[in-house]
Amino acid sequence: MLFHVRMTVTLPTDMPAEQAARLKADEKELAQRLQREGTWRHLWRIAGLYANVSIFDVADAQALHDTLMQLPLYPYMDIEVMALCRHPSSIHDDER
Ligand SMILES: O=C(O)CC1=CCC(=O)O1
Repeated sequence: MLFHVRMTVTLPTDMPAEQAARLKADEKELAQRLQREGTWRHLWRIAGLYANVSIFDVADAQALHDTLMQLPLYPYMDIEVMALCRHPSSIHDDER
């Protein structure tokens, strides 16, 4: 099942730089693993914002929830989710 997810990150202004750098490095490592595994299908920066638009391919809403809650930056994210389904005019057959 595909989900469109928008994540907006707000780190506390008083967070030490080393802690922020560690969180971002841990986030990157997990995000890249999930991309290699096919769970995190697309990851796009929203220009001008500390935010991204992503497409996740997971079994169901519970699996998406569990995945998002694992993200190291999760406590600092505002997350919006839209469930997606196949468009009848799509020419792509790899969309579920
Ligand atoms: O920078 C972001 O938008 C948050 C994030 C998601 C995956 C990642 O590596 O950073």
